[in-house]
Amino acid sequence: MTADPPLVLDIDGTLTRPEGWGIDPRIFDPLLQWDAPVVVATGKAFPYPVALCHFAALPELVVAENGGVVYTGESVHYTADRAAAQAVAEAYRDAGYDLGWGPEDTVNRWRETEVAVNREQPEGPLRELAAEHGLEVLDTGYAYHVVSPETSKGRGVARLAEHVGFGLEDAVAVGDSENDVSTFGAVGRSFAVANADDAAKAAADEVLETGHADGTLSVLERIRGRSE
Ligand SMILES: O=C(O)COP(=O)(O)O
Ligand SMILES: [Mg+2]
Repeated sequence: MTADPPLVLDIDGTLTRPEGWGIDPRIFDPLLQWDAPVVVATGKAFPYPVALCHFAALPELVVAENGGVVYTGESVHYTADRAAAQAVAEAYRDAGYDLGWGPEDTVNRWRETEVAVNREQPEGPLRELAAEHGLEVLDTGYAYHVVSPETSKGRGVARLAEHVGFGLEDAVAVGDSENDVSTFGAVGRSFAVANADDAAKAAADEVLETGHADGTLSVLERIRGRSE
């Protein structure tokens, strides 16, 4: 008899349909039945993973905004402050660029600790301005994120594990991009889906043959506890 290990899952590129968009509905039942903590660790703004957990009927164990926000289901912990990233966004706009999400910008509207920029916008000036403000740019393949170098998903996952009381060395992570590298370094066993970027593939213990939710589902099947 083996127990299910704690899971740490990225969202975009990892829980998405093989076509690359939308959450793959096949992931909901295995996660609901998972008999160990399931942490959602994402670059998305805080409300998005909370909503995902809510509608998937999972406990809200969330690392949001690339580690800037950690939510245990009871208390919220911030490890970064949006002001510095906001100053970069303003300087970027003053230089004639745009964050690229339209006037209501629901991508950043509820984001509390960093700023995300549409990948169709120029990257070079964003990186220069971020560096001038002591910040970094993470390219997730879905957005450029202006983040504090002190903050990472991996540190957020470690903080959450301490609160919840599971061992990081027992945890298994799946991810697809450079914002998952720190998670891969924090947990006992890590998998990059086939669509992962080079940084994630290099950091993972194993690169999967299948991509997106197909890859993640193959991991769940392999690592889930067995009663026999
Ligand atoms: O918000 C993004 O750019 C990517 O989100 P993810 O970390 O869940 O893949
Ligand atoms: Mg991702």
